[in-house]
Amino acid sequence: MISLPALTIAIAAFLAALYYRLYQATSYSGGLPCIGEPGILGFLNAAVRCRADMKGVLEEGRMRWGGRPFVVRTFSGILFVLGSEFVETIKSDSDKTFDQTNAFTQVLLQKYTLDVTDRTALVNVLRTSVNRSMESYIGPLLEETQLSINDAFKPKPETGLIDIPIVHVLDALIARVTNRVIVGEQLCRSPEYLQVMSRFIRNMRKHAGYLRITPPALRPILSYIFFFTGGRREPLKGLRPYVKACIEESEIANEDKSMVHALIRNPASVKTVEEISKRVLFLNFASTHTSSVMLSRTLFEIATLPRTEIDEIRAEVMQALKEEGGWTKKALSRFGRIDSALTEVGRVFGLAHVGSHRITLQDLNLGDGTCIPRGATVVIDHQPVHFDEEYYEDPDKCDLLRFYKLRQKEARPATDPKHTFVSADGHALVFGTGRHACPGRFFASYLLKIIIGHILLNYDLSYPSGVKGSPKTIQFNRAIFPDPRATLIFTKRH
Ligand code: HEM
Repeated sequence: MISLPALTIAIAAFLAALYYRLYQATSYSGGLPCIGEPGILGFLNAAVRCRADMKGVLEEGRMRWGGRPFVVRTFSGILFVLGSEFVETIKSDSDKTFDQTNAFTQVLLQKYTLDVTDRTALVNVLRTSVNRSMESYIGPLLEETQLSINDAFKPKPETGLIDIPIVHVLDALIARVTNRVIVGEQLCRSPEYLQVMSRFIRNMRKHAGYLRITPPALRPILSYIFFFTGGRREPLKGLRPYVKACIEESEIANEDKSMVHALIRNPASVKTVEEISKRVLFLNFASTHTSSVMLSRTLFEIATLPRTEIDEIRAEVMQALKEEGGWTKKALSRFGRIDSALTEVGRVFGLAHVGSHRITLQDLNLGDGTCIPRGATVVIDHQPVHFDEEYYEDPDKCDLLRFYKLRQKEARPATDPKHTFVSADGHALVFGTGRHACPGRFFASYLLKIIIGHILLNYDLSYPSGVKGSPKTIQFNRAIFPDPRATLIFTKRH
């Protein structure tokens, strides 16, 4: 039993630490304009608004200060919001002005949630071995897609319709399909493995959020609790035996049977069971939710198209498969309409209102007497870039074939990435930009084209009766995603 005086001291210490944390979070006194009133109450109000309505907060900032950088105070600290004129600075930075690695680590509080020691090695594996092995991943990805869809797309007994809340269903489906190439056939079909992994992925951001508002002195205690309650303990336990076997196998084999083998065989990798297992967790975290949000919204949007346009997408897929001898890299690179739909969904919806988190490595002089101090966290506001009237015609319209038509008009060959989903040229920021743009985007692009292509060839999509169009977007903190309760109806084609 804890005695009353000890409890009182503990509560007083917690409140004092919390007050100090809030004071730190509210104490910006630089020259840049700031959303919300000064002081702790002003901070609390602004931080609650950021959590519930980041879109509105950013709109206010843009309207009041005409695109100049401004400050927002969130529960995770102060963010300096930069407009589109800073995209080029971030894109061309060679880690001299901005630090991406630690920005990412801080957002996720990786020290407490998932302490991967050297993320650069993991990123290099994605950029090199994984991209090189893509052709050999396509068959397994397709097979797992077919099997998971057969398992997940079941008619409801009451109605006989395959009426699916796709955000949830596709989350699980993506986890299984990506794990087919991350950890192989056996584990990717293990319900226990998928369950603990999905729980970990869901919790990682949540845990990081709670930890960020917790005073640093108390974080180790909280992270210890999280470790046992939906944190990395369970998925690590499931992974260790597999990773151990792969390490032994990799000493004799000379091919990468899965991404785990690629991680082990990378010369720069630390090859301990623990470290490789943590990298697998990070891969799952980085790939699953991102891909499933993009996939759900793209299917919702495709379902709004007229029948003739959906048939044109199907015809393109069938022609590419026929002329390229089935599901190959070349065939997938000819799915121009699906690629365009994904790119447009990334532009109009995306995953977050702000992105490209960086920490400044030096004072950034803004040329008007103000400066963003060294050590500050900066983010790019996506709206002015994605809805730039000078770059995009009729930017408010979601036109799934926008990029397809642009590429046709400009006669871009299949090898030219301009206006494609994987382009991170600074006009579309869904994957970030510059040298730190998402290293898994090529994999994501093939994966999503396989799943969408397979679904379109085998199912007709429609909305439940009475539902008019694509579901509303939910925003929480900086993230955006389609309403998870929304459903689509899939009708088997014969
Ligand atoms: C459509 C799906 C995806 C989207 C929208 C997405 C988006 C992003 C973004 C915005 C970043 C941060 C870039 C920056 O700091 O500027 C990122 C980082 C990352 N992504 Fe993706 N991603 C997707 C899928 C994937 C997949 C499938 C993988 C792995 C196979 C992956 C692996 C990673 C990794 C490892 C990082 C960290 C990179 C680093 O530390 O520099 N992502 N992703």
